Amino acid sequence: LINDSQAIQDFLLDYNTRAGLIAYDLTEATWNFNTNLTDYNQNITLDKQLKWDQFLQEAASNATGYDTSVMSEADKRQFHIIKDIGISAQTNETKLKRLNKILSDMESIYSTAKVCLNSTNCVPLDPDLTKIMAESRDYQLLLDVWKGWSDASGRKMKDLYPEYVELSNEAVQLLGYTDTGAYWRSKYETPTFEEDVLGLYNQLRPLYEQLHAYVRRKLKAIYGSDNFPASGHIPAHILGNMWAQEWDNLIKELSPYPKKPTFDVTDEMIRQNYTALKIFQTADSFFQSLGLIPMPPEFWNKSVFERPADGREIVCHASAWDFNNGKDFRIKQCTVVNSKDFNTAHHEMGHIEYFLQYANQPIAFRDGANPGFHEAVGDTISLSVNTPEHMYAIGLLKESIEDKKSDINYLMSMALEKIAFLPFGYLIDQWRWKVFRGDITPDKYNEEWWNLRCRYQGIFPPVARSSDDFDPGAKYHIPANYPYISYFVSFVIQFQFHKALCDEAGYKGPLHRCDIYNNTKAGKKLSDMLQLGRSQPWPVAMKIMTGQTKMDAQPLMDYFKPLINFLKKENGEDIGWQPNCPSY
Ligand SMILES: C[C@H](NC(=O)O)C(=O)O
Ligand SMILES: [Zn+2]
Repeated sequence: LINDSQAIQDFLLDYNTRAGLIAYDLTEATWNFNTNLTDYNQNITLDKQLKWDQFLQEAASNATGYDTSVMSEADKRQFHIIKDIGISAQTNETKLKRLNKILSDMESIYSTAKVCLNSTNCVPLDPDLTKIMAESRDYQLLLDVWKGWSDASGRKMKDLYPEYVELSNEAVQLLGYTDTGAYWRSKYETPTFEEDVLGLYNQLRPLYEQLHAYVRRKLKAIYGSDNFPASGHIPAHILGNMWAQEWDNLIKELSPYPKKPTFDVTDEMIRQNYTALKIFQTADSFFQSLGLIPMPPEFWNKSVFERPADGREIVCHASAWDFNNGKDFRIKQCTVVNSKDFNTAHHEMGHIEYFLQYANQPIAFRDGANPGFHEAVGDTISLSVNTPEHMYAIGLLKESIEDKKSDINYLMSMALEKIAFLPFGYLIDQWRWKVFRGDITPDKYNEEWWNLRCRYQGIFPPVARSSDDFDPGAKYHIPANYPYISYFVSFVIQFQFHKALCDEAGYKGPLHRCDIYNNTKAGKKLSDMLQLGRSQPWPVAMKIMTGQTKMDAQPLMDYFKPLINFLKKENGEDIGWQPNCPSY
């Protein structure tokens, strides 16, 4: 084994130089494909992907020739990450190419899927179906769109998924992982990770049960109780969202005090002629007010902020891109001018800020402290941005909160996004981890998906599902192969981060009204953590932010306490649902 320290540094320098160049090539090609889904661009991307995989294989195998016992902790960590190459480990080129092709095809199927509303009008998810699901209150139209979307997306990739699972497991097993789920969970470097997230879910479940009970009662009044089974489940397609994952589009019907403001700024944004660009400029000015790094010129010149009008097919699901050259960072978002996309812009910009802050780290460390951290940055900022105080400060609200009822309305609008999401954020990877482990076989994919959705979310499919359906494929992150537990982790830790930054800013009031705008002291605490990237185990980053090392649901529960007290009074005993799906 090579133990000469100069040789070790030479290896790392060579790796970082070559990895940067090859990763840039792949990212550029992938960007071109994602913003123009042609076969030509797919082929170029798959070629570059193979080159990147082969570079990783070569580097990983060379790295095994070095003696880590003589290295610093940091170099030891770099070598570990350089060897931990996931599905790129598949040395059988035919299998590796097939795996990459399946992944590319599944994401393309999802991103180009359309639903025909009539014989001549077939429309995509973004913006058309999303808008119908958010705004229509027509039970049957919602049902047609909901079923149509699953038929157009999930069904079309049903047979690809089992093949992907098999090839992905085989690849990571070459690294010693039992299955793909084990590889994904290893990013948290926490042996008790599954128990930890289950513990957080159980702690937060009572809050969700209260919100579910209140929303169910309100929706029964709107749609009639005939559509609500005795089991207590809510039909999956009437929550204002294609996946029933966030319910804030129902705020007008669900606001506890309808005579008081709901704090939804969409109408005002439209009245003020907000554009997609202005949304991102507004977000950038908040980040800069904290003393964080401004979005660089390439960001403004090369990002895609709206769906292109030239009819080309693109991947509309919003994403943030690091081109691995320390200079080029972009967002791709099919922005619509509304409060939802205003928040998404902050979410994606949070990823870009993290990229900027750790740009000087070696490539192996240019990642979140754990995947949940990367998802939490932008959302933490949004907890300040969404406050009535802040919306008033930037002229999107004519008045801030002046009484308890308005305060409850605001908490409800936040709960419909943040509490509603928790069981969804938790269950997606419960399903996938079981699939990867072989506990859910392809013939049971859809049935087990709905068993989890019924059990955890308390919703059910409004039309009987058949074994030809593949409803998991109707949710972006499944065909796009993005782990999802990172969002559940993010929805918990973003309240820890928010509390830590508000404490740092010397804020003394209720957590849900804290706005750290212009507070560079809070900004410094955040950037101190972001600069670490993945150079240290995430509890170190957590300690820098919050003073302690654990994920903790208490700040989230404290934030929503006034609302939960209100809901307990409102709901009384009318709460809960049967764990199993209702029968038709
Ligand atoms: C919560 C998650 N956010 C994201 O993809 O950026 C989603 O939209 O499902
Ligand atoms: Zn994200």
